[in-house]
Amino acid sequence: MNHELSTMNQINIFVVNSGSSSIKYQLFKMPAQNPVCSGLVERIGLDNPSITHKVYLNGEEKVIKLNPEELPDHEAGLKEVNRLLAEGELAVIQNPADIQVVGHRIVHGGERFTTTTVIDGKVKEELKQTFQLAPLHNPASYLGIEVAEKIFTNATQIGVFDTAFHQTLPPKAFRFAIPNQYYTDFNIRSYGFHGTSHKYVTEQAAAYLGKADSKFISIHLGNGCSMAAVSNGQSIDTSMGFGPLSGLIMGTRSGDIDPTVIFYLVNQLGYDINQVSNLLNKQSGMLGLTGQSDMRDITAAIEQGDENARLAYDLYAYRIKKYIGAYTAVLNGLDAIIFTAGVGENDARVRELACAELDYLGIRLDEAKNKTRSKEINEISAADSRVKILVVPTNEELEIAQQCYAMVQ
Ligand SMILES: Nc1ncnc2c1ncn2[C@@H]1O[C@H](COP(=O)(O)OP(=O)(O)O)[C@@H](O)[C@H]1O
Ligand SMILES: CC(=O)OP(=O)(O)O
Ligand SMILES: [Mg+2]
Repeated sequence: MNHELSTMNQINIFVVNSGSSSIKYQLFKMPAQNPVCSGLVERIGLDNPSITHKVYLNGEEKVIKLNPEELPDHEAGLKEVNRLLAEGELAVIQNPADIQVVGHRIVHGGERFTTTTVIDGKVKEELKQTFQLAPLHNPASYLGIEVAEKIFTNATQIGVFDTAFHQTLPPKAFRFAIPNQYYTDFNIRSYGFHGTSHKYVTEQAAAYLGKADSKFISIHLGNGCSMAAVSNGQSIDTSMGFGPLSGLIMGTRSGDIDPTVIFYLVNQLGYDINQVSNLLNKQSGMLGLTGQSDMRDITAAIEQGDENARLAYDLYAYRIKKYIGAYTAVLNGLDAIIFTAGVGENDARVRELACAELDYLGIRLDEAKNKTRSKEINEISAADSRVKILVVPTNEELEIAQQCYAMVQ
């Protein structure tokens, strides 16, 4: 580790969240937590790639939008980002050496990575063993690490794992009822994901409510969706499992499904196992039900009277509602429900449907408050609701920067 970092009072931490076809990034000055810039590279390897880069200057936000002819891979994407960081009027660094730490979001840590980890050659080799566990995510994170090593040659590379926050799950929540040797020999168990987000939003909610000893249900609804039961800051159950496929209905992933369907697809319809994986990971969820994976398009379709879109919405919200019931039982009480991520923060109708007819559990939404928008924490429960309902904007990148900063101190 770079010893000089610990003696400097301010360091630049660049956080990279690599998806299969996108890269989200943010640059922070730590420990001040000031975001210097942030951005999103979309449609890597596809047609019409784009980069949206935002620079925060004296309380103002300046936006650069680029539509490069092509962005064949993550390397091309991060090179463009590096150019935006270091060149032109809105440059925020002089050269790549100004970045002292690169923090990477890594979705699956498996049994091996249970906490934030400095990445070296050995760690990279071990990361390759996790590709099969999260095929949509971990290969992309690995690529992000390789590219960042080439560009930010001086930086300490650090991995922050989605699975880490769920290390507190008790065995009764993480074990499957299959013969023990599959756990002891092959580490087949539930791991849970979106931990960085569940940790961040539940800590924000605890600070907002002034209540450290609290019982929360955290509902992360992005492209991937998961819920966590969080008791006194510790995750005790979560809806994703061995990989990020089970639980809630997602943009393109099925969520919970009876495994008998898989046997039927293979034995009766002649699917091979890669086709099944592709079907459940990439062609299912809201995409499979409606032809669209983006909730904004699905809302628009409902407004046009599309019955498939309406049914898909009902399925999506009903699954969330069932997990709210399950996790209220798991927690034996409930102080607050937290909605977060792209859909959770923006889609009032999903929140309304998921919380509908739960007054028996003391959960009552205020319809008017639910329709308001805020960049801060928004309390959307009715005045007489025993359980608070909160919309808490997530910030996985800031949480990653904080964990990286703690690591290099
Ligand atoms: N205004 C909005 N209304 C409804 N859904 C939205 C809105 N804005 C974004 N979304 C949804 O958020 C999702 C992306 O969420 P995000 O948390 O960025 O996901 P990820 O990090 O997994 O890419 C998209 O599928 C999109 O449908
Ligand atoms: C774990 C996971 O599903 O991540 P994302 O929502 O970013 O796809
Ligand atoms: Mg996300």
